[in-house]
Amino acid sequence: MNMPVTAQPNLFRQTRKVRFSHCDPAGMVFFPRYLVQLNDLVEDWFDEALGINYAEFITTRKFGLPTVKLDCSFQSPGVFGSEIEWQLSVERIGNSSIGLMVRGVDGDQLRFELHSVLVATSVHQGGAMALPEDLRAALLRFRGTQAAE
Ligand SMILES: CC(C)(COP(=O)(O)OP(=O)(O)OC[C@H]1O[C@@H](n2cnc3c(N)ncnc32)[C@H](O)[C@@H]1OP(=O)(O)O)[C@@H](O)C(=O)NCCC(=O)NCCSC(=O)c1cc(O)c2ccccc2c1O
Repeated sequence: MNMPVTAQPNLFRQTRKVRFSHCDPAGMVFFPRYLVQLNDLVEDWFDEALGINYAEFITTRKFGLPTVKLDCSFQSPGVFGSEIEWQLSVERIGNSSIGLMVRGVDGDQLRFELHSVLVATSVHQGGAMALPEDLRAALLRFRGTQAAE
């Protein structure tokens, strides 16, 4: 049975206004602006929900977190002045990779659904690194499936 999105504890949510600077001349979100915001969302999720300072993770602990896969579907246009709730959950936790699903919802309308895979890497050596234990434990709280449409 699908749980309503509002009842799901394993979602990180953030509501963001669609700004003029996000839009094309028709007043609709230009899709690369969603991708920049996706990265911002991941940073905020680390800081605010996972309890891991993202900047320290990169600069002090020397992990990289590049995206190796990104699959995007855009169901309806994001409109200048509207608000979109970003809902993030973890689809898969690998040895070094993290599979994410992110939905953008405006009221009862789905704007987009993104699936991405991030890989923990060593900034020094460049290759994949096992996810550190504190990150792995924190990720477990967000693992789960979101309600299917
Ligand atoms: C990231 C790589 C160095 C990994 O290559 P490597 O050979 O070391 O590792 P594996 O191939 O074994 O993969 C490890 C792990 O990931 C899974 N995986 C790899 N590729 C895919 C894929 N395409 N789809 C799905 N899954 C994939 C694989 O199955 C393994 O899974 P586990 O279950 O074992 O965990 C190398 O792939 C690479 O360098 N890729 C290029 C990355 C890139 O240039 N991306 C473009 C954008 S860069 C970016 O987004 C970025 C964002 C940040 O926020 C950063 C922050 C800090 C530093 C850098 C950042 C950054 O570059």
